[in-house]
Order: sequence, then C-alpha cells, then structure tokens
Amino acid sequence: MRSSMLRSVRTALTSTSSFTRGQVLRRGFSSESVPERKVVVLGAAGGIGQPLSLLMKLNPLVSSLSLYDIAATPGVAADVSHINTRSEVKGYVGEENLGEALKDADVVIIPAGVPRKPGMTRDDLFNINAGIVKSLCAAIAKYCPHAVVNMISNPVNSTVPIAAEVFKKAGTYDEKKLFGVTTLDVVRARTFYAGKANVPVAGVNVPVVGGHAGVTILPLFSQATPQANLPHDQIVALTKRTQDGGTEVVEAKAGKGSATLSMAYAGALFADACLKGLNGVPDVVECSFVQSSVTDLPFFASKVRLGKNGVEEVLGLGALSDYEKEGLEILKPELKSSIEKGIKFANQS
Ligand SMILES: NC(=O)C1=CN([C@@H]2O[C@H](COP(=O)(O)OP(=O)(O)OC[C@H]3O[C@@H](n4cnc5c(N)ncnc54)[C@H](O)[C@@H]3O)[C@@H](O)[C@H]2O)C=CC1
Ligand SMILES: O=C([O-])CC(=O)C(=O)O
Repeated sequence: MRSSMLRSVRTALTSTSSFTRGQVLRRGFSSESVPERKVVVLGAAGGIGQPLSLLMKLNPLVSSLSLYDIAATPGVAADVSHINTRSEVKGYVGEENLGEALKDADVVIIPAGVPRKPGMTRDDLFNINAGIVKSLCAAIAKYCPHAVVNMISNPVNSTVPIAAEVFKKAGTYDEKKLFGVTTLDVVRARTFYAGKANVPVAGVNVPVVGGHAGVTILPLFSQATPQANLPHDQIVALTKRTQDGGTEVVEAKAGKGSATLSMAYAGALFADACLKGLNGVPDVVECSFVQSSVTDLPFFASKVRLGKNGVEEVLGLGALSDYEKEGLEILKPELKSSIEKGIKFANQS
C-alpha cells in the first residue's frame, strides 16, 4: 500500500498527464473507468491542512479537491492548483461557503482545530475542538451525508463519538463511513520498530489498536512483521515511545504546534486507502478508530478492511502478548471516559 502511494506520488510529479496508463492498469481500471472522486479538506490552511492538501493534489485517485478553512484558503488553493496533476482545486473560505465546499464529496478529511502546546494533553483541546467538529459535522450531515469522514482533529477519542452523535441526530449516521485517523501511530510504530529491529522500514508493519492518546495507543509489536524477537525491555520502550510520539513532537516544536508533516503523510495514506476501498480495490486494510464490537467499548481502533461502502469488516485483535493484554486493560477506562465525554457534549445542546 505504501509503495503504491509513493509510486502514485512519483508518477504525479513526473507526468504531465494526471496518471499514466501503466498506473491505471496496475489499479485494475481502464482509463475510462477511473471514478471521479471529490475530496474535501476542512482546515486546509493549517499546519496539517496545507501539506495534506499538497499530498491529496498528488493523488491520482482524486478528481476534485475542495479546500476549506475559516481563513487563508484562497492562497493555499491558488498555490496547490498550479500543480499539473489530475484534480481540479477549489478554495472556500468562511462558513457561508462551507455547503458549496462539501457538496458531492466522497471523502471529507478534518484537520480543523487547535493543536497542543507543551504541557497539554489532547483532552485539553476538547473545549475548543469539540465545538468546531460538531459544527463541521452538522454541515457534512446537511451537504454530503454519504461521504466518508476521516477525523484528524483531537482529541480523536472524543471527536469521533461527537461526529457519530451529530450524524445520528441528523438521521444520516452510517457507522461504516466514520473513521478516526490513527495512521500516524502506525507510521511511528513502523519507524521506531524498524530502527530497533534494524530491518528496512519499507517492509515493516505493526498494528496499533485502542485509541489515539497516551496509554490508549496500544501498538501490537508481538504481531509486527518481520518478527525480530526483541527483548521485553525494548518492547516496553518502543511501546512507550509510540504512545508518547505526539508529545515528542510537541516538545521539540516548543510551543509552535504538534505534528503536521508526518500527520499530513499519515492522513494522505489513510485517505488514499479509503479512496482505493471506495473504488473497489480488494484487500485494503488499515488501522482506524471506528464503531466497534471488538471490545466492550463502542469505539475502538483496530485493523479495518475498507471497501466500496467504507468499513467492510472490523478485524479482531488477534493473539496478544501478556504485556499487550495488560495494556488493553489499562487503556479501557480512559478510552471509555473520553468516548462518553464526546457523546455527552454532542447531546448537550
Ligand atoms: N489524529 C492525529 O493523529 C493528529 C491530530 N492532530 C490534530 O489536528 C488538528 C489540527 O492541527 P494543526 O493543523 O497542527 O493545527 P493548525 O492550528 O495549524 O491548523 C488548524 C486549522 O483549522 C482551522 N480551523 C479552525 N476552526 C475551523 C473551522 N470551524 N472550520 C474550518 N477550519 C477551521 C484553522 O483556521 C487552521 O487553519 C489539531 O486538533 C491536532 O491536535 C495533529 C496531529 C496528529
Ligand atoms: O500529539 C498531538 O497533540 C498531535 C497528535 O495527535 C499526534 O502527533 O499524534
């Protein structure tokens, strides 16, 4: 999956046409049948939004790219629109244009909201971001109720349940189409594991389950491929580093925000997987925070098979090590209360 996306990016950068015949054939489409797909980025002028918009402009599966923010989108859209790839780019600014931005969307990616500063938890963002997400989701329910939604705004453990409640109230909720983006946890786990195991990172995979904050992030290194049989103390250190990956970046940025570039990469990877699923590409599997019955919690991140309707199958956790079993029990109370906080907020007003 990753190599095919890199191929897509490379092709986009080197081709004057939107995508090559070879690429179209590799994806199993005739050039006539590559579907039109509209992708919307809400918060497109932000730290994540800008590089994510760039990466989506490089994705040959996108035919229409709609960039929305409360400020500065015309500049970002004008800039990105000059890139000679398939999609047509439009920029929208201000709430009065949100409906037009969203209309006919296939995939809506939401990196709108404030990022952390050192000393803050993701939950400290709740007060501001919950309201932003709630109003954006109300607009999605109104203008593109059938779109796949990729929620990046933190705290993901609460913003996804908020989105679900907003959609339920509007009568548009489809649990197959709502995803919390936890791909950055997987990206980090792969990178850190490859470093410790001393294996080429391109071939590494590590499922990451649970949620997207601190101990709720549970990387399953016992299922990492290739297997490296790392000693327990190294697994513990890798787990902790993956859980604290976001904080590592927040501290290094020293007040200038949180992960943006790696998040844009991860967000583009996940949106690409959703588009492939919508287009009927088989065996597209990514970890994501979705409505789930894998545990007793109503939302949970695990491997998900993506298809033409969004979630095709939520996959189980597989065999866990004792350390991972313990981690699963530790994460449940925090994840439960973050989910409940989101549900309560959405139903308050
Ligand atoms: N899921 C994940 O793995 C990750 C999530 N994040 C989260 O992503 C969010 C965005 O982070 P950054 O891009 O660094 O922040 P940023 O502050 O650079 O950008 C946020 C953008 O959202 C826009 N915005 C605010 N209210 C809006 C509204 N009502 N409608 C549309 N746009 C609106 C702002 O104008 C700004 O351009 C944060 O909540 C952050 O915590 C960040 C990294 C990883
Ligand atoms: O740490 C943060 O606040 C941003 C984030 O979610 C991440 O980088 O994983």
